[in-house]
Amino acid sequence: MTTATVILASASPRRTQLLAQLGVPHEVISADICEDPESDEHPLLYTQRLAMTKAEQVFNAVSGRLPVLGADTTVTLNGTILGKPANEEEAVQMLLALSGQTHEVITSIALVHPEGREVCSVVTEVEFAELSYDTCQAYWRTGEPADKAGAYGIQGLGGVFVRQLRGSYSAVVGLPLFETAALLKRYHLHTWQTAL
Ligand SMILES: Cc1cn([C@H]2C[C@H](O)[C@@H](COP(=O)(O)OP(=O)(O)OP(=O)(O)O)O2)c(=O)[nH]c1=O
Repeated sequence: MTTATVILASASPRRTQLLAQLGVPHEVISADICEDPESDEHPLLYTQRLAMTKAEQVFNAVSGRLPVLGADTTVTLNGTILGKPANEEEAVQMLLALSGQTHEVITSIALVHPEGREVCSVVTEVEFAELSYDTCQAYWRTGEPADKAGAYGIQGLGGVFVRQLRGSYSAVVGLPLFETAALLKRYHLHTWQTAL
């Protein structure tokens, strides 16, 4: 078994899958932080603050034993933050708001390392098809939207809502592959390319 070089501060199974796709041997320890935005907080700064707070919390919990990677994904529509829906009503409202519109998905990643800390963000534009009320309600009932920012999963059934995307697909799912590999490389952490 390969020894972990980094800890992923996340409860998201998608993030661990994406990190594994980079060939990064890692441990997973989830952070438990308050995800409420501050009043008038800019969505980009909000995701950066959350990604860094998740990484810092786990880094402190393990007394700096390994570098820690944290991430946060949020959906924004005309500057409004759409987090995870609390219930059916909220999910349907979010999906109807996204219907026929282009929104942004922002994912920030943060690395806390004994030699420094760094955060970076990826913004992806996603254009949705028109959705009817019945479709939104039926989609909520599949169970897919509950744990996802903006009440949809592009990697699942929600993929059929996406007419166009400009940016990073992996960032929408939760961890931008290109930017994460670049960040880890800057700190000489292992990715599959290191082995070449
Ligand atoms: C828009 C979108 C979001 N999401 C997910 C990514 C994130 O897991 C989630 C946003 O919530 P986050 O708070 O970023 O992450 P999380 O709570 O799942 O995990 P943790 O905080 O422990 O790292 O929404 C998708 O899976 N597909 C999508 O298309």
